[in-house]
Amino acid sequence: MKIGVIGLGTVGFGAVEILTQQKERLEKQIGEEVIVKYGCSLDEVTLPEEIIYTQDFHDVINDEEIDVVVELIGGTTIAKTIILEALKKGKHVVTANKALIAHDGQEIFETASQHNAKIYYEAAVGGGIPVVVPAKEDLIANEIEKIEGILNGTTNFILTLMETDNLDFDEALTIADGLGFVEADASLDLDGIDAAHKIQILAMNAFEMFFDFNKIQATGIRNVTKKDMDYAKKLGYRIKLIAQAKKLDKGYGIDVSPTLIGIKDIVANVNQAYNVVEITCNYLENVIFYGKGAGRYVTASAVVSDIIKTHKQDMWKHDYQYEECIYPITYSKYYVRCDHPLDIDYETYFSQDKDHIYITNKIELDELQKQLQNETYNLFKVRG
Ligand SMILES: NC(=O)C1=CN([C@@H]2O[C@H](COP(=O)(O)OP(=O)(O)OC[C@H]3O[C@@H](n4cnc5c(N)ncnc54)[C@H](OP(=O)(O)O)[C@@H]3O)[C@@H](O)[C@H]2O)C=CC1
Ligand SMILES: N[C@@H](CC=O)C(=O)O
Repeated sequence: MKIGVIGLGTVGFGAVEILTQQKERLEKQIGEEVIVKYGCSLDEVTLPEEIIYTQDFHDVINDEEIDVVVELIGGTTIAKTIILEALKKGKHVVTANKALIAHDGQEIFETASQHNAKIYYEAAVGGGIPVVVPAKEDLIANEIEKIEGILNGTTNFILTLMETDNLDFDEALTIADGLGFVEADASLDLDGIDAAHKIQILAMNAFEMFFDFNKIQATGIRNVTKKDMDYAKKLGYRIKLIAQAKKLDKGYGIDVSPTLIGIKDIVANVNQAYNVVEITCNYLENVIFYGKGAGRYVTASAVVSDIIKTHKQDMWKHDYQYEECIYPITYSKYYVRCDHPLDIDYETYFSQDKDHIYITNKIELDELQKQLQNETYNLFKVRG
């Protein structure tokens, strides 16, 4: 497999790194070499020496050896040209470009099918969380009734920081930007447009329909103030930017808007740049997908999986090697209940009645047991 990566920013560079780091394992999976032949961006980037750097995407799409073009520049203009030209040459395409799929998906899928090429875009929704393929394929036995969730990491990150760290909107936005979440045009995030792109893509696959993106109403978070958050909290709610799509008696409801969610609801507790997608369907009822929705390796992980999928549709094989070395996982935090105070490294401690209760810092079990050797105690592992 020979790959050309066009766009070497946050996601593109991450994809090249993962392809380099995981080369051997990926090659074993598909039974052929995985070669990144080109990296393309406007400003020169230092790449492993075997990768050809170019500023001209034509070098990539005109090279007959290239069979997978990875578009990671974003936007709906040059990216569209690259994708359509690559597909017309019969090359498979992988992209994370939700704006383009939401606006021009239909034309792109038709072009792919006319030229017998594949187009994958799992990274376009939910960063690294597998959700597009599950909505399209894994739930195929079901009729999907509703999709609801937090689909924009930047705004969720901002809302979280405003609430928990008492930061104002601009301070939180600056931090998110530094972490590589924010779109080149930040208004896509802040005004709910990015979340609308993503819910449109999910709705398309879940309901097996194309939807005109321009008909989707999106309201962002610019009007959400700290005061609103505090009032919502007093009432037992948290404010989240919610994207939803559901079947109506006639047609479909699809929109994005800031929404109060009961504090005990799972969705209300999805914070930072995490995303969550809740799908309601007739047989499985409710299923929730949760994970990091933005960032370099998070997103590049889905891109690389898609690249491999272009060459390996059927992964359902079990040609594994036998591994004899299996160990218990003993480096952990531990809960310790004891009948008097201990001299151990702990994270949390309280005493009640005659019990002394500790949550230790991470430690090897045998080391902790040594420290407890003269004690009567009860001990459990603590996740985290
Ligand atoms: N960042 C994230 O967390 C996520 C991003 N995405 C999507 O992934 C895509 C890429 O995003 P991201 O990596 O953040 O974007 P960046 O802005 O970080 O990177 C864009 C890259 O494209 C290059 N580029 C721009 N124009 C051209 C051109 N004409 N020819 C060649 N290269 C060009 C830029 O080069 P130069 O820097 O030299 O100008 C840069 O390397 C977008 O569609 C985005 O929506 C999806 C999910 C998450
Ligand atoms: N800007 C987007 C990046 C991922 O899609 C976000 O914040 O979710």
